[in-house]
Amino acid sequence: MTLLTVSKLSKSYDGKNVVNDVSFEFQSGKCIALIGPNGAGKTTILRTLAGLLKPSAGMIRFSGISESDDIRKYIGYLPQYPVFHTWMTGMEFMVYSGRLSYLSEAESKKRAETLLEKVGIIDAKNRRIGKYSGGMKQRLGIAQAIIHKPKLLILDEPVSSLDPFGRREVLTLMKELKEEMTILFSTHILSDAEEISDDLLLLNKGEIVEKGSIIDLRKKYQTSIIMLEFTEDVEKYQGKVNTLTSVRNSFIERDVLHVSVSDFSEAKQEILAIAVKENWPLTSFTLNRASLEDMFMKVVTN
Ligand SMILES: Nc1ncnc2c1ncn2[C@@H]1O[C@H](COP(=O)(O)OP(=O)(O)OP(=O)(O)O)[C@@H](O)[C@H]1O
Repeated sequence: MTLLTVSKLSKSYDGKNVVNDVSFEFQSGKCIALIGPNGAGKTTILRTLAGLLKPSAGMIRFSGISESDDIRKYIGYLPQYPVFHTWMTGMEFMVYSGRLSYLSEAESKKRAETLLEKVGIIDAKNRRIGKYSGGMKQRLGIAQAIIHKPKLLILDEPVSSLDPFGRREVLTLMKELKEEMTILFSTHILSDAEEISDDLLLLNKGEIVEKGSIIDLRKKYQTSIIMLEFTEDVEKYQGKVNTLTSVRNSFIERDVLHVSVSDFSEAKQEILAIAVKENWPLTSFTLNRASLEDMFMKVVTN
């Protein structure tokens, strides 16, 4: 079921568009990564979805929620740089957050216990937040963002400021939470997106330049490059390779012939068969797979 539809969303600051005519939708129960380089407009989109910024143009629609309703009730949001009252304990902070979300004192305490347990910091509930590690603070931030049982959890760069240990803690928690709720998170690191999300929205300079499920995008962008080295006449063999049916195209770089193929095993058979038959002066045959990472680098360096 579609949870959120964004149509032609734009946002400008001082007349300058930083999000430009962006449209996408996503399904309930999915984990979606909004990925793009620094300054692409990720935070702006997330803050707009969270109801903290007004769009300059376009429409955001949550299924099953009337337009007059305050969408903030249905959204949990963790900003990129969360601010905590470091003198509070984790428990006090959770109860305070629950009260801000209009939960009663008793309900807030109950939810706080459950969530601190869920995010793995229940043992530190009476410790001051100032004594928490980066990973613990981020887990507390996630717990407060879901205290009111939102339909959608939005996390802005949830792991980018953490050390490797903290990153691992938070990524593991996100993997657990995605089984229970819809999560939209931003990142500029493709491997984090590939590790936990179902779908990708790739943003560059305020525009969505690619979107789809990780599985479909991997298929779409996965090509194999076979690199061939010869003792002589690389141009001559390029001409021969280009006539093979499994070969898409080829180029020569530093005397190495790079051959782009769609089906590696078919191409391997074809190339090796003709090389043996004609006794090509081949000295090396290497496979190099292009991947989502190549697609990402290509898009973001444009
Ligand atoms: N309040 C503001 N006033 C003016 N310009 C802004 C404001 N907030 C953001 N911008 C600009 O809008 C563009 C997009 O910023 P945004 O923070 O949304 O990108 P981002 O993809 O989240 O980047 P990062 O990964 O660095 O956080 C940037 O060029 C930024 O300088």
